[in-house]
Amino acid sequence: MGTSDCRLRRYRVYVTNRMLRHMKDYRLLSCSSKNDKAGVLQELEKGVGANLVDYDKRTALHLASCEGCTEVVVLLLERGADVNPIDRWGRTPLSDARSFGHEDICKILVAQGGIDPVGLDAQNPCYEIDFNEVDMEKAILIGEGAFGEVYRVKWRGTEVAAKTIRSSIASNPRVRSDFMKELALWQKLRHPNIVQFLGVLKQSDRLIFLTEYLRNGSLFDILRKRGRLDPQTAVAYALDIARGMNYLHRHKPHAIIHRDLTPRNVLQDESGHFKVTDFGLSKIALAKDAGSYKMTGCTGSYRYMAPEVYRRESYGKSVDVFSFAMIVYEMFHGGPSNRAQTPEQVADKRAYEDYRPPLSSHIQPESVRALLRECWHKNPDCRPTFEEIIGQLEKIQESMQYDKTMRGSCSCAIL
Ligand SMILES: Nc1ncnc2c1ncn2[C@@H]1O[C@H](COP(=O)(O)OP(=O)(O)OP(=O)(O)O)[C@@H](O)[C@H]1O
Repeated sequence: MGTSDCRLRRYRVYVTNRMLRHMKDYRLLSCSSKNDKAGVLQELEKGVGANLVDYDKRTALHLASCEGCTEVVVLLLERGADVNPIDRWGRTPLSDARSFGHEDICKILVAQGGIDPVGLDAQNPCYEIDFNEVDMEKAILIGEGAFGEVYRVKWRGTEVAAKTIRSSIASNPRVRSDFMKELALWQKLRHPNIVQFLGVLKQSDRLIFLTEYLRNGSLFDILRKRGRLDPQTAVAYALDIARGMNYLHRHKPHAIIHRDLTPRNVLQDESGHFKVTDFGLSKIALAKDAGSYKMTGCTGSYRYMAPEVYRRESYGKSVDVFSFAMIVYEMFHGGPSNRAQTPEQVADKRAYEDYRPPLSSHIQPESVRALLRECWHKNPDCRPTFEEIIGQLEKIQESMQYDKTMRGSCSCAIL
């Protein structure tokens, strides 16, 4: 049997096992979202826990609150459902009930102590910029991503980036509201290695937001033009990215997970420093099954996707560390490994065969190789934090500078 047959078989066994394990449990979740009170009762009587979660950490109470199933909400609460479970996006059932305007359910949840951490953010609306202050007529197209086109425009005499969101995405009220919440969070962030959010254009029929404009473009463009970087440059760039990511991961009260860290989402300013952009937005691409999300993956982010994300398992901050390792690898190598394979094939091999790029002689010094092995470790708990990565990169940078100085002084002595 060929490798791909083996992989397919292993994947099917994995999916079947997973389905068998969860089939009975999923009935509770699906009945809750369909207002099937009798079905929910049956499942609870069979012993399925009221606080069961799916892979997005969504409970039956989340789904019932989202879909306006008041009777099911009451039943679940009576049967011991936690009123404030937090899903993968930091949302509680009250967040969902509010988003969909189910007032009666909001009252029930609040009376039971329900809180809405996302709603608190939403009370801080995005800074709005008057549409007339931006000359969209003279906008210059600079790129296109999964969400829409990006233009260079002038706002109050300054060049900025205007990111437009496709109407197919922005016209969905839930997606639009989620987008606004992500942007409201983004506008509070300030760090030298994070792209600065400026505001949302008001009086526009489209959803457009402005960020600072980074003249040198993305790391993707830079690697395409320059190929492999010299080790000192690669380490300096890696430090910029790690510092931006550490800031996001250490955000309070909840860490911000990027989920789509790729060379396209790392931009360089005129002074040569890198800034991370588009954090958190990847989750907003709606999956077919309403109410849940999927990673975008469509513009090549599969190449940077951590195995646990590809396998649709629950995941945490360390998925960004995995993506970071792939980016660092590309800086030393001059681009992605396995170019002959599609990004999805690469992600599949990594997820099911534990395949990693070969550490060629270009990747020097040895401490960089060691760091890469740690960062793309198959066990997410064994990957270092960005704080630790920064410490290691600073040491590598120091030793590189020391070696350079020593080489310089040696040649002086010879002369
Ligand atoms: N603030 C910015 N300054 C300068 N160029 C930018 C800026 N934001 C985006 N770009 C350019 O526009 C391109 C498209 O950006 P966008 O963020 O929409 O998509 P992407 O990151 O390439 O892909 P995806 O949406 O799948 O993550 C980028 O690759 C980059 O070249």
